[in-house]
Amino acid sequence: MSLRKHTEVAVGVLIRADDALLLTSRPEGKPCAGYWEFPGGKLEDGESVEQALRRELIEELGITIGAAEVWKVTEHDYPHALVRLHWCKVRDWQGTFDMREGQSMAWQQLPLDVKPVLPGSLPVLQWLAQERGMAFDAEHYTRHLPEATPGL
Ligand SMILES: Nc1nc2c([nH]c(=O)n2[C@H]2C[C@H](O)[C@@H](COP(=O)(O)OP(=O)(O)OP(=O)(O)O)O2)c(=O)[nH]1
Repeated sequence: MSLRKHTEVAVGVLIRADDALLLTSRPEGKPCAGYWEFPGGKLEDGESVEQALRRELIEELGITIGAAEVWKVTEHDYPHALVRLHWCKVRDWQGTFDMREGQSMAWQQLPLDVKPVLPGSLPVLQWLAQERGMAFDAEHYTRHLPEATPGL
């Protein structure tokens, strides 16, 4: 039995009217810097997933989201943390995107062009592809992974 405590993370799948998805790059100084991910971050004490996601997206992107409900929950065991990811689809937000942590952003259709993507995000890319009647090729995302990535 693993005694590691889960780190709870709220993640937003922002979906534009043309179905494009928002990906952002992980800033320098965080584990897996340079990897692409969906925006979000860790829950603080006493926060709900929706509250944490709203706070993180203001802090990181400068936007305020409307209602967000948890869509899927996944887990991933990284050397740096055992994470439980609470995934919310978000179609409604206000404000102008402002990358406040020096990250990059990219609106992407599936399959994503940006690489590498955090391995903990692959199950969600598979579900999104399924919903769109598209094949999912995990190799598309893993074959160019750096051989030794600190923190992965
Ligand atoms: N935001 C986000 N995190 C993800 C995704 N996939 C995935 O495995 N994770 C993992 C990576 C990290 O271990 C964890 C998120 O933690 P984080 O360090 O980015 O959170 P944070 O912004 O609150 O960080 P900080 O306050 O400690 O700097 O979740 C994803 O698509 N988006």
